[in-house]
Amino acid sequence: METDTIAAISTPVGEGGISVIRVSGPDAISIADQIYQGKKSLDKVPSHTVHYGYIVDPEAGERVDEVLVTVMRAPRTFTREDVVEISCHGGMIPVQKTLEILLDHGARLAEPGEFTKRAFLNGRIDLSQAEAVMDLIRAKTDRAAKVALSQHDGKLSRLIQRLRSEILETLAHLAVNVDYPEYDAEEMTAGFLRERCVYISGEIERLLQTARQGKIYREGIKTAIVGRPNVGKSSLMNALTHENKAIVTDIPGTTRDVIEEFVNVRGIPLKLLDTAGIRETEDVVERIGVERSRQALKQADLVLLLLNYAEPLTPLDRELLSLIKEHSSIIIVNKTDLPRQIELDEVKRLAGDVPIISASVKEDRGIEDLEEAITRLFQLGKVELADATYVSNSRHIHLLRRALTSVKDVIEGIDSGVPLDMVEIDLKNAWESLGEVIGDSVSEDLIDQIFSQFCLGK
Ligand SMILES: Nc1nc2c(c(=O)[nH]1)N(C=O)[C@@H](CNc1ccc(C(=O)N[C@@H](CCC(=O)O)C(=O)O)cc1)CN2
Ligand SMILES: Nc1nc2c(ncn2[C@@H]2O[C@H](COP(=O)(O)OP(=O)(O)OP(=O)(O)O)[C@@H](O)[C@H]2O)c(=O)[nH]1
Ligand SMILES: [K+]
Repeated sequence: METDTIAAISTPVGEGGISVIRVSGPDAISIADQIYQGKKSLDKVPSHTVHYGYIVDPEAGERVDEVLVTVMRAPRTFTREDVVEISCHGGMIPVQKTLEILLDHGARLAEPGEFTKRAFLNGRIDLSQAEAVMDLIRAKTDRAAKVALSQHDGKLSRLIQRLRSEILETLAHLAVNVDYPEYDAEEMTAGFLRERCVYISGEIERLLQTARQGKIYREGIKTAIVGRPNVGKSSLMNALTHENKAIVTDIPGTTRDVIEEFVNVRGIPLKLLDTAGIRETEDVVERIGVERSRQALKQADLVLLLLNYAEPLTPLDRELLSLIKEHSSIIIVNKTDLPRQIELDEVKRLAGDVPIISASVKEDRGIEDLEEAITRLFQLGKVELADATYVSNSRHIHLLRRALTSVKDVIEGIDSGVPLDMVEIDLKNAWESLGEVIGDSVSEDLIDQIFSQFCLGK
């Protein structure tokens, strides 16, 4: 248990309806009580009750704000420590002042994510559940939020725990037989062990199959819109944006400083990559356009290539057509409201298997087809979220792959006649890798690194 009492503003900073300051730790209630003026002393009130009163600066002897104070006693709280929440009037000065007074009276400013970190360290939630809190905050679509909430509810944790206890039982069974080796027992054990490992690897594989979709929901599809100048890239972006009430966000209070733009296409978040470089004057683009596109394409999960129906193909068009083949791509032949100049047969030939959509962004035609093509390309919307446990976090995916490799090593070992006490180590490794997903046996550095990505006050 921590001995520090921490405090932070838990609502966004700025003008608003109300702002909440959260205080957690052994002295939360006594510190709050020193600066609170109301009918009762906070020391005396029952847990989980709300009290009206004033925050006063005891030294200056003046009132700072009119507030509601919530008192929650350990262990039935978010952090499992004593928690006090002070709801101030929204606005900078009273809130900042209240926080300052708390800090003057023995609280310490919380680090980013420290409340959630305490919930984890005090065993209320495991690491994957804590990570889901952040995913929930950052979710860009309904589905992303559902995936995060289900992980937060412990769906993934329970599955991991079940697999770990399967492994542990198997290891126990193995230990008994390895310690008392008799010829028959060894044979039986190998058969049993192989069967268990086949089952466990199947379960891990099933989970990993959801990774591609899970990652898409969590992180978005990194999308590059490419094409030569004036072909309609900005117009297409706007069309996708408006039709789908795009959420254009920056993510404040996080370690990232780039502003990311998301478009919500039928519940799938497209994360638009900045292709500013391809939006330059015609002759510059002919020189550097291909190189810039190459850079954008390198990071992209999805490439939308725009061609102009009303003009013949240019060398840049042909170059881009050949580049996009290595990616998940869609070709959009735009400006079909104008007379045709483009060589459609050549486009089809160069496109190969890449789907081609004809569109007039100006007249709002082809957008639906494009959305359809995107969902088809990523095979999304097929699995019902309700029955699937999704794995969406790169850290979890990496650990599951590692566990899978270890379990497969056991199976291969058995098949090539390796003694059982030698394959045992691989099975232990699998158990440990799975444990790291839920935060069992992870290093302090990793824990710090994960929680430092949270917002202040979370
Ligand atoms: N005002 C406020 N709103 C909030 C939070 C908060 O801390 N304060 N939360 C924080 O991010 C989220 C809610 N999460 C919470 C999760 C657990 C507990 C809690 O007290 N759990 C206890 C008791 C549960 C019970 O009484 O059944 C426990 O699990 O032991 C509180 C909030 C979102 N809204
Ligand atoms: N006729 C017609 N005009 C279009 C269509 N789509 C876009 N335009 C027009 O084409 C021009 C260029 O569109 P933008 O969306 O700015 O093209 P862009 O590719 O982003 O251009 P750059 O930023 O210069 O690379 C604008 O005048 C649009 O109104 C279309 O489907 N039909
Ligand atoms: K008091």
